[in-house]
Amino acid sequence: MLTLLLAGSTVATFAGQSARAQISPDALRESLRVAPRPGMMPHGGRLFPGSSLNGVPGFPLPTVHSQKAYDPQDSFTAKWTRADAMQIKAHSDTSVAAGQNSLPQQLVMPDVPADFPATNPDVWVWDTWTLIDKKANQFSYNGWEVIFCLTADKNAGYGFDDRHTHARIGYFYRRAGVPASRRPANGGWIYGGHLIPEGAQEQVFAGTDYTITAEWSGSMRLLDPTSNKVSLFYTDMAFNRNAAGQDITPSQAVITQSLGQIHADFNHVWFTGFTTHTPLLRPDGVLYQNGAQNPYYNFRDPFTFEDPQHPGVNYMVFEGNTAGQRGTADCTAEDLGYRTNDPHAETVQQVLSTGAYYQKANIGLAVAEDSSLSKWKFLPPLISANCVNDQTERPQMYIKDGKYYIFTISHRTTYAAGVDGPDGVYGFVGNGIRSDFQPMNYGSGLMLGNPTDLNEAAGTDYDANPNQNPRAFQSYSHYVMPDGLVESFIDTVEGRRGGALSPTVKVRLRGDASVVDTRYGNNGLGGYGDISANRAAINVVGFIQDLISQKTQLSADTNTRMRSFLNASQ
Ligand SMILES: OC[C@H]1O[C@@](CO)(OC[C@@]2(O[C@H]3O[C@H](CO)[C@@H](O)[C@H](O)[C@H]3O)O[C@H](CO)[C@@H](O)[C@@H]2O)[C@@H](O)[C@@H]1O
Repeated sequence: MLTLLLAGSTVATFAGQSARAQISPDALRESLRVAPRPGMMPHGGRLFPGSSLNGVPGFPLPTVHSQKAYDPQDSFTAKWTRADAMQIKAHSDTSVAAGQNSLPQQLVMPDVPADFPATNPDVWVWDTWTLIDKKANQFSYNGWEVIFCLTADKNAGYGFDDRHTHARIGYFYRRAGVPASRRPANGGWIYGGHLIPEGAQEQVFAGTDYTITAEWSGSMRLLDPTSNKVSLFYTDMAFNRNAAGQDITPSQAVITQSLGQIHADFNHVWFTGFTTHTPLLRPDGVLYQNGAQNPYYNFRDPFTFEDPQHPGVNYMVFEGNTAGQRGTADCTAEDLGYRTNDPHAETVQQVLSTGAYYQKANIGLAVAEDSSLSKWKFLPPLISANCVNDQTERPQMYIKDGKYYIFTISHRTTYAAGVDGPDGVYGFVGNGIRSDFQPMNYGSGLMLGNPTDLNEAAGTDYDANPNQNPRAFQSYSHYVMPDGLVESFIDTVEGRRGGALSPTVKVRLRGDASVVDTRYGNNGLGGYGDISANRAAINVVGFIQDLISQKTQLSADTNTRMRSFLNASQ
């Protein structure tokens, strides 16, 4: 019975993956064609439009990035330049009415309905990640899909905008192998509660003056698919506030590891461990800006992976800022990225005069110095965005068809003066972990953005007004999963606050270009929080141990037989 049940769940999960129909190249091409909308720019209807770097009248032409690979230990840092980022606006549609989306339609997150369901009535949900292995395969465990989300308890009185200082990592689970059409509208995720025992995370700040702590984003690694050992990498945050509610010291951000075990029986999933928290990395002020240099520094969101070319060597990407004192006006011609004699090029002096040097995001890299992933060494950043954007958040390394993609999320509000782009996920492609990464789609970097009006006259902000642009902030924190599926959370739709999982969408990737697949789901929108595993971890011994430990509806006889099976298998 047990064997049958386990085998059944395995088959169901794998059958789900292999059931994809074979599709002819012509049909595939047709399925990727995006219907042009009225007012769409000249490239409308083209497949994968971004591969060519054609200039647009009135805009600069960015320098092509070679995608050349370097040793991960090398000091080369690729640049997301101003000329690159300007291609978002260059390729936007100037003919649309004020407040309407002007982004290339192939790169726009489809409209999220305003009557979206809550993921859970008791908690706000935002940044979400999955149970992955060293190759970012996404695992179910003993027949259950599991996700990890930043959550804030509504019942404690926290509003959605209070979430950051009260963030706790929560987990949700649901049975694997059920098609989205047979799940409840909200994805059917069952809330399991907080992952980290009360107070355990605070040990990282023991002996300091910090009074408010929070758990920010990270990733969860299944250390061995045949066991139940998992490693959480996350950001330990600590804040202090004065009586007026303002931060009085720079926040502390520590990239931290905590080990635990996943458990599952017939009825539910639960975790043990996460009692010991090992600080791994604090920004050094040499490669990565720290709080002494900038009270508004960004340092967080670890994601680990193994080097496919050197099995056993593990890296971590994370969000950082270029080291140095805040306000140092030192962006260079390379940061701007213009070609010689481009009539639309800005001079370094012009850019510095706008204050754009306050925005200096980077995507950091560290290498593990031990096999238990508990010691890490900083390496130079993989990509910098000096004078372009201040935040490149939740970076992930995504390896497909021999190409190395870095995906990262960013806000419209964190762009530097003179450059603009939507809230969404940005992509960069190279030929190795460290490369001269080429920003995707027209060289701009944008992969999937909320519908946004980039044609606003100075001093006008249609996107801030939900009556004018109801979806400019509909979704955020996009995370790219196997097969190009993308999950995110709902922020605000038609003025309604979200705090819930967005509908899953799908992007097709080809080289340095991508398109939203409008044939996926309903006009491009899949199920809310449809975050499915593409691999199954079956741990028979752990399953029996968990059944016994939970004394789950087993007769004394079955219990005895399972114990003898367990003894025999050890
Ligand atoms: O909750 C912290 C984690 O969330 C991340 C990614 O979603 O950081 C998001 C960030 O932005 C949010 O807050 C901004 C201010 O409240 C708001 O303008 C924006 O719309 C929100 O998405 O949260 C921090 C703290 O406020 C801000 O610096 C980020 O941009 C992730 O990086 C964190 O781990």
